[in-house]
Amino acid sequence: MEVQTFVRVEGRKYNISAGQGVIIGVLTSGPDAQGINAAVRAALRMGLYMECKVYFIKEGFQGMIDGGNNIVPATWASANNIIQMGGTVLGSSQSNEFHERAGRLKAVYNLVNLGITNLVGIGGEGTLSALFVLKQEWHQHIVELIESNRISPDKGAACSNLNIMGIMASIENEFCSTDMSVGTDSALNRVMESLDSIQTAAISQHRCFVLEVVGRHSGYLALSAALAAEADWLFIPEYPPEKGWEEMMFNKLLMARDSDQKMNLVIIAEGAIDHTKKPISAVQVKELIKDNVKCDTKVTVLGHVQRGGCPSAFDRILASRLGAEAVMCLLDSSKETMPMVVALQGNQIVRHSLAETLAKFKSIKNMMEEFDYEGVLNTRGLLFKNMLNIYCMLSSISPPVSHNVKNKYVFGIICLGVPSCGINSSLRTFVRCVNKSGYSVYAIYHGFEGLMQNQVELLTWENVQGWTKDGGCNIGCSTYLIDQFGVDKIALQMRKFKIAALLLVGGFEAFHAALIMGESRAKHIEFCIPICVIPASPFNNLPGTEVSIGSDTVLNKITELCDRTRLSATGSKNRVFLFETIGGKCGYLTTMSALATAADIAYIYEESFGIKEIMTDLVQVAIKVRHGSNIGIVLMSDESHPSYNLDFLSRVYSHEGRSAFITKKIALKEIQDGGRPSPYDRLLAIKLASRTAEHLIAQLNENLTSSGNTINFDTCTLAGLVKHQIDFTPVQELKKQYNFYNRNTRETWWMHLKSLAKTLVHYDPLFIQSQTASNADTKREDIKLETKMHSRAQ
Ligand SMILES: Nc1ncnc2c1ncn2[C@@H]1O[C@H](COP(=O)(O)OP(=O)(O)O)[C@@H](O)[C@H]1O
Ligand SMILES: O=P(O)(O)OC[C@H]1O[C@](O)(COP(=O)(O)O)[C@@H](O)[C@@H]1O
Repeated sequence: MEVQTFVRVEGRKYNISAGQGVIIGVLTSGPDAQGINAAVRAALRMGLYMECKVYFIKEGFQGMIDGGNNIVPATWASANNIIQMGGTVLGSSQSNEFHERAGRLKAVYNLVNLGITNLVGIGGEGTLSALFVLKQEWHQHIVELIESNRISPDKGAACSNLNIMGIMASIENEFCSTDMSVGTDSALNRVMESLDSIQTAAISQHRCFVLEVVGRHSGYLALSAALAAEADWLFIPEYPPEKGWEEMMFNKLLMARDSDQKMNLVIIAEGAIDHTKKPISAVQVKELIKDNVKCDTKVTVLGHVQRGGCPSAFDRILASRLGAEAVMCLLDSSKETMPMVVALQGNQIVRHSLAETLAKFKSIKNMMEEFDYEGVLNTRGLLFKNMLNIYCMLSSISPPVSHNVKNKYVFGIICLGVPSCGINSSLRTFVRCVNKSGYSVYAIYHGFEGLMQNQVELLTWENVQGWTKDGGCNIGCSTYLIDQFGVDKIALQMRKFKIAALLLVGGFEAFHAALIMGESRAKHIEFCIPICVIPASPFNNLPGTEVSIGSDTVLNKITELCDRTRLSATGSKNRVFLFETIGGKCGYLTTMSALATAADIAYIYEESFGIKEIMTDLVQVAIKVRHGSNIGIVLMSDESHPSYNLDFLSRVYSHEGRSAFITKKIALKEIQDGGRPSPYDRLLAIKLASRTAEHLIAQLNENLTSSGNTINFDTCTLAGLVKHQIDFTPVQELKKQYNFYNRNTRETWWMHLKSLAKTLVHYDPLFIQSQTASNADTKREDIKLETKMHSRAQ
């Protein structure tokens, strides 16, 4: 077997033995958040993989003070079966003693005794502040322990430096140094699930619901929920309503009712205040609405529901990446390294100074004290500010005054490809943003087929009310390619409807149509208009964007189904489940699912494999199952191999692995589609659509001042999330990056996560044996199995 000597994590290369002699303690503190266990698992396993010694510190800082059984060496198996669990397996506590220097001295003594000089701390602002204090005092504590003869000078010298790494976990997303904290996405999922349940009760009785969500310091959760659920009114701490807000709110709710809306929704963050800093409570808002709008009004306080349940796929992936990176950051640390935190920026994991992270948090508190709300919004960042602006604009009941469709120019929207979850959010946002600027929008129903049959209708501000939550595609989409209808005929139809700018929403078919239109401009003046693609594809197989609308929803579905399967297998012995996932020749979904579900193996087209690899994997799964994990999970993209499919894999596993496990195959296929879009997909769709509307309007206006038409290739683009921002890349440029035959991109940003997933399940049998097996007979039995299977494979 080839021995791997290095590993790459987030683009950096490390020797596997880099952790020799390094001792790490992992602790979780403060209120728990979903996803924390995935971070614990990743920190532990990456630490062990790098040959560090890892201790679990239980019950937060109190466990650190109490020592004994609260600080225990952890093995590979200590993280078995925890990735899908909410809460924290390490436990947490409120420790008043840690606020005292004497308490911290006890903690240092316990750590030094075990040689722990590296800490990964997972939690919120309190946890990170506590770690910071510990780092600052560390040297004094060591001196004091030597002077009082509690530790030897040699021990003191060996432990003279403490390295600190923080992982931000907070369901309210209270930090500004990261786009998302661990737990926020899951909490948002819980909020949306609750809203879905409330909605039926609200609609049937025409009620108003005031929903209180977590957010003492940060309104992120409330704002995201308000955008994703089309709330009528929003209260967050960072944006106190101006004087006279009560009247404005009543009017808005009444107008909504007049416009045929069946219910009202008000979302309030628990830390909401008015312009005088007086708290605004959910009950107070309810009473005001009941008395003035005269409708049946109910309050729902979600409370701990938001902290509960299984972590979303997003949180598991984020936490796994952060946990692994935290360990690598510790390995990169020296005496001079300042305490750090790992954070998410766009799709990248970055390292920030802990001191700056805490300083930013405090500066927001100070600005709030001083009524400097502009400063607060600026510090929260562009992402937050943009979301707030979009919410304010989209939530108007009727179009702002500028919309009276005086402008003769009409925008067209067409949806192509499979109906990805989140498309309707993008349509609603686009229609309203374009309407606001005085232009009209035509919906072209059912793709080019609909265009050919004149299925074209105006979509208005009012038409698209309530669309954000809808799955599927409300204007219908089609997988027919543009050239199946004849480009000339499509051009004629575009002329007929006087389309002045075109939005294409969808996957490969949308990208392909934009390319053909762009390339046919010399022949057809109808295509010499601003054209833009919004990527919507569960496969996430388009170039020019790191994520597409729809993939998060499917990822959550796959993750949930794998969780259920794991649960169903707990009562039975030794089962291996083979799942077929969608994705074609793009392995994004399978790779991300593998990381989120801790799958043992994931087969994707981009990583070629044959019978030899299948057999090696099978043996490793068998050994793992035998060593007590009881269950194996194997994922396979539906087009991962030209000849081998799920049936073939299942037959091989059933026969060759029959003495070790029972094989079950599950083709997820259509089960992965449908349903309501996840909050992540809704928000991504809203952000992409609002920027695309701005972009197309600007391009249209630029062209109006010159010739009226455009042949500039910069006006035929794809809107993509790239690194930290939305970029518009000409489709002609993206052509080079795309493999049209396979319908996948030549370069993938996510491929390194395949190795991370593999490292964290680590199927090197000898390594797992040394970490888990206590029974020599079992070892011999497994090795026999391995030899037998290898000889069969040859
Ligand atoms: N300034 C501080 N100094 C020392 N310990 C602290 C400090 N702030 C918080 N802690 C410790 O961190 C723990 C977690 O903090 P807490 O505020 O409850 O949660 P979170 O980490 O989510 O903000 C506290 O119970 C306490 O033990
Ligand atoms: O009752 P608990 O679990 O301590 O949680 C309540 C507190 O935690 C918070 O929700 C913050 O949680 P996070 O640190 O996870 O963001 C506050 O808004 C709230 O007051």
